[in-house]
Amino acid sequence: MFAEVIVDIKSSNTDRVYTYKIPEGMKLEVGMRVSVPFKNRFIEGYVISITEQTSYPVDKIKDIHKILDNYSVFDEKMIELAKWMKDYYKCYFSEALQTIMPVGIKRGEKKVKIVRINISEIPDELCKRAPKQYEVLHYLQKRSPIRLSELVKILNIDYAIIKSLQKKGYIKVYEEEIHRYSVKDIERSQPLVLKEEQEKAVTEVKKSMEKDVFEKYLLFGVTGSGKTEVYLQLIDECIKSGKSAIVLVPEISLTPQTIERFVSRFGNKVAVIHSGLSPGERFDEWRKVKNGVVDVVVGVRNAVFAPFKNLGLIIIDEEHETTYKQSDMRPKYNAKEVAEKRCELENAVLVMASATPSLETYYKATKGEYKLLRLTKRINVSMPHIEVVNMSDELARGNTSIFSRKLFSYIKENLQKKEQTILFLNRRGYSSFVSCRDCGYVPKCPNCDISLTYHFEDKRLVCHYCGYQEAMRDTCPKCGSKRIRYLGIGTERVENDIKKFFPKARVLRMDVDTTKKKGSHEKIFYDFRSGKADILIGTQMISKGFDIPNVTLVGVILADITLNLPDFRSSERTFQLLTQVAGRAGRGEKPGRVVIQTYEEDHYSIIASKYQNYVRFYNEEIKYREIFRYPPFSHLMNIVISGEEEEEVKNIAANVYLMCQKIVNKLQNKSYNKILGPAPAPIRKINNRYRWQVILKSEDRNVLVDIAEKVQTMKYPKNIRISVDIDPLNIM
Ligand SMILES: Nc1ncnc2c1ncn2[C@@H]1O[C@H](COP(=O)(O)OP(=O)(O)OP(=O)(O)O)[C@@H](O)[C@H]1O
Ligand SMILES: [Zn+2]
Ligand SMILES: [Zn+2]
Repeated sequence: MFAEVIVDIKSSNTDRVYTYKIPEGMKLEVGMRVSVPFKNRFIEGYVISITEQTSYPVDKIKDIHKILDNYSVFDEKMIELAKWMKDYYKCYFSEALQTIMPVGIKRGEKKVKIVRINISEIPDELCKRAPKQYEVLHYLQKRSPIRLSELVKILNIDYAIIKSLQKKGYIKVYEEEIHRYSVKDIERSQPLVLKEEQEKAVTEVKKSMEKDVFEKYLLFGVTGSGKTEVYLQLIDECIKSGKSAIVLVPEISLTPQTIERFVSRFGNKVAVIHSGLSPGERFDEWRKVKNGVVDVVVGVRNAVFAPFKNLGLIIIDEEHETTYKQSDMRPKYNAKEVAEKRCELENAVLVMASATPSLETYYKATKGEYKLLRLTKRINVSMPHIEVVNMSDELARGNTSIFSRKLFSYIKENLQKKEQTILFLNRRGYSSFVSCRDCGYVPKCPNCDISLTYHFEDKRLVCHYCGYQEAMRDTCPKCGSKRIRYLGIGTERVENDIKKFFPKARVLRMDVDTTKKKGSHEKIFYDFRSGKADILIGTQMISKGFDIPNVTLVGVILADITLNLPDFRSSERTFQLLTQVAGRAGRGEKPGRVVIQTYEEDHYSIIASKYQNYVRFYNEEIKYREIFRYPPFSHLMNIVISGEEEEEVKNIAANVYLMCQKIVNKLQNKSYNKILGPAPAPIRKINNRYRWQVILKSEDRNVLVDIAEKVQTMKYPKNIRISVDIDPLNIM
């Protein structure tokens, strides 16, 4: 018997199937991790099939060295999925398999020592004779069982003390396989009686699940329309029919509140995968799925690979979110596409959901590729009332503050009424940059081509790309002037001004700077929900998953920040963000108000947000996409060439460009193809590396895949890095 093995070496010449002999008696299965001999050493490999025959000369074939785990990591469908990823994203087979595999698998199963008290009363004489032992037992009376390591640490004791207590039979020490992460006991919730539109959606998807066929849905439901309850009831149906379900959510909406909603319905049948888990913890969750301990996984991007044997349903919440794409690492996969492929392989049902679907998804729904399900109404409450304020008018009337008169008076009213307010601004720090009033000098990051952001609290200038910091100076380093100007605003500035105008208001801020510590995100959320603050200021972290009834006012300090990014999706992003943020207002009995401040009140993104009208936005935006042939009317590919010498980077970018052109010119089919560049990337330098890019647009994705393959197998000087992203969501 022979095994076909993919080896763990990342290069294009080893990216193929190797054949090994299975030694007599070895119980090898497809999908196992193995160690194999490879050029004088042993390396890791993955068995993708087992055959009886081979065309290789048998005497030249080496034996599998050993099996690494006592189970198979990939089933055949997962191997199939990896094959698809390798071809679709142009990565190595081993990279695709390793993406599917849980990080942490290499550590193996984790067993810990547990200590349990074995007597009901502590012998009196122990107190005098062995006070340390007494202390341990005394502690165990309150807390037993406990991990040995924890006990030793808390009481600062020697292991010998445990040994002697164990010998006397006062305690028991045993090994236990632990699941490092466990969901707390949360009160169980019952299914709600569905509203008409919810009922319709559930019934329809249920029908597909019963038929065991691959089907795709777009659940297009306004904010607060009860999408989550639809998910819960679909999952329930799925479990009842003996199958399992995956729910993907973006990291920022994986809030305690969201987790609570799933756990309260399905109890310990749920595993949660968030990015804060350690590799070991991730592996634990993976094993729970593998061993059939849970039926539901709620998690971020890579939860799409949860190894259920009988998958019935994948739900993708907030499907428009860009975090479903892995942009920073190979393979640059999109969990939405992987989910679709996985459902196809498993005959499962895919439900993508959003209040603001991505243009691509909605376009597919209009073409019938996804079945459209709609939730048009909020549950029991009405949509918030939205007003747009033009900040140029405010300036013209002499108001130079960051708050319009309207927003200011609403904040004041809300404070009086003891109702809560959310203020949103998608930029952290105090001001986006500082400049000298006399010579115009702007401090920039020495490593990146980007101006430094001023952070008021610690009086420092910070680079938001590489983290570089320097102290803010009182004088201009170029001309010595003391007249420093603060331009552009950030969340810290908003907090500062709120405190200035409303000194009695209790304020919380939620952004990258205030949530660095583990658990701080949760704390801010709970403090705000329980009414410990009147105003919450935040970046897009607060735009999702917040369902707080007492929030009746949402203020968008400046909508233009995302609108002006050099990206063809900036209008879409702005509309999505504004709709999501506005959706946080008036979710309880009291009606909600939203004030959007902007300098561009006539922009269709802002107008559509004002009327909360997705279709209006879509109809406008899709016209631009068609005229300029952007997705969904084409596929893009971004090739970034980076290196330390800009001249060299520029030359290689030119070579890449020429090669792309050659390939396109030779094409037989007359699809639309366009090559843009070579040009410096919008962020020209990051971490001391210069970046140039070539962007391709094509109607035919296969053309891009071909080019990707050629570009990636070309030879480059040592310091040059090439990054290829097909269907990128970010081209900065
Ligand atoms: N059928 C129902 N009957 C009563 N209450 C419901 C029903 N369905 C949902 N709700 C409640 O309505 C509120 C809004 O629902 P939910 O949060 O599920 O909406 P959503 O569409 O997921 O919102 P968003 O996309 O804005 O986060 C929740 O408090 C939920 O418990
Ligand atoms: Zn100056
Ligand atoms: Zn930097």
